[in-house]
Amino acid sequence: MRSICLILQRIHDDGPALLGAAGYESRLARSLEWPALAEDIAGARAVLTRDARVDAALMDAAPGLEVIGVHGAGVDNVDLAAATARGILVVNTPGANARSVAEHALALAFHLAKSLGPGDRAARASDGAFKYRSALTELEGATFGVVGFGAIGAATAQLARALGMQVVVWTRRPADPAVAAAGFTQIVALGDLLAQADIVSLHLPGGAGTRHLIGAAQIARMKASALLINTARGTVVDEAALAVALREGRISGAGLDVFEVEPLPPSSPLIGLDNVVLTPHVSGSTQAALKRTATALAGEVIAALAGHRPTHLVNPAAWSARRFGALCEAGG
Ligand SMILES: NC(=O)c1ccc[n+]([C@@H]2O[C@H](COP(=O)([O-])OP(=O)(O)OC[C@H]3O[C@@H](n4cnc5c(N)ncnc54)[C@H](O)[C@@H]3O)[C@@H](O)[C@H]2O)c1
Ligand SMILES: O=C(O)[C@H](O)COP(=O)(O)O
Repeated sequence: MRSICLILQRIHDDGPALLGAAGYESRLARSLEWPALAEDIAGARAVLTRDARVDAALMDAAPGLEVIGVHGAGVDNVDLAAATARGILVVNTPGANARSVAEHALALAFHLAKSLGPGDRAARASDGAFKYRSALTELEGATFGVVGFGAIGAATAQLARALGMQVVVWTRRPADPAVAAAGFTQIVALGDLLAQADIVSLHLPGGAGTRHLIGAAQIARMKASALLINTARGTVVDEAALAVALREGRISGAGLDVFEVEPLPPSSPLIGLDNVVLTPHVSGSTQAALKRTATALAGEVIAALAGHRPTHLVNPAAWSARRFGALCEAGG
């Protein structure tokens, strides 16, 4: 009988095709609700997820689970401590969607700078007066602040530089050699970057370490004309504080692909604001990125199931525990 890889949320067909070619049977979960999910996962050796949560209860419903594969970069939807305690490997696909997310961050900035939403509505409404009451923004020469300089921060910084913007970067590591090697200016204090930038673009993981890194006090440092772009994780921004700042015109606009609760609840104050542009966590969902991410993920899962150390192992302690356990068993 072939080993089962349970795919919680649909990925590009090339991923399951690779798993099949390697001798694994991939199945799409019928539902993310119990008890159907518990039944589907019961015999799985691998589970592949996008943003669906993989917690201890789900792991315990799959006694033969060896690997959790996360489609994408962020792994904040997986209980890493529970996986490690159970010797379950967690793998992801850093970089596979970086270019697409970087393009999306710029697209959100362009949308706001060029008033594409209001302009589109004005054109459809035959509103000829729109052009006389609107002033759009040219981006050349603007200061573009990049917060976090991993794969996506770096890709976004490069695109902004190519557009003629002055790029400044903040990372948690002072004098980050990666920033200097790429020829960007690093700002040591986050507050100083927020005060200087015309556009602030966030590229950090979610989780406790970055929760509400951008709150009311940080937003207060930003220029009244500034734009905030978040394609990272909703939890990085205090969304309630952001909504107040946008409503009161303390900053000019926000472009958001991610939210504290997803999908964005209909009660969110962001929905009623016209100085925001919202997309439903799709910045990594270009055809090219979906194909790269799915094939990269399948490769990681295949390596893990074959007993090889995956390239992008998120919890090395689980690998050590498995190896150590195997050696102990072999040694009697
Ligand atoms: N909207 C989307 O569809 C989408 C797609 C891809 C990634 N993302 C999000 O973007 C994040 C960044 O992706 P990436 O590919 O650039 O990841 P990455 O790992 O290459 O870069 C993350 C950067 O954040 C820094 N960092 C980590 N923890 C930090 C902390 N506590 N404080 C300050 N800096 C910290 C790291 O040093 C690194 O430079 C992902 O973790 C994910 O949450 C969202
Ligand atoms: O962290 C990531 O890479 C993104 O959140 C990926 O999301 P997706 O798998 O739904 O494209």
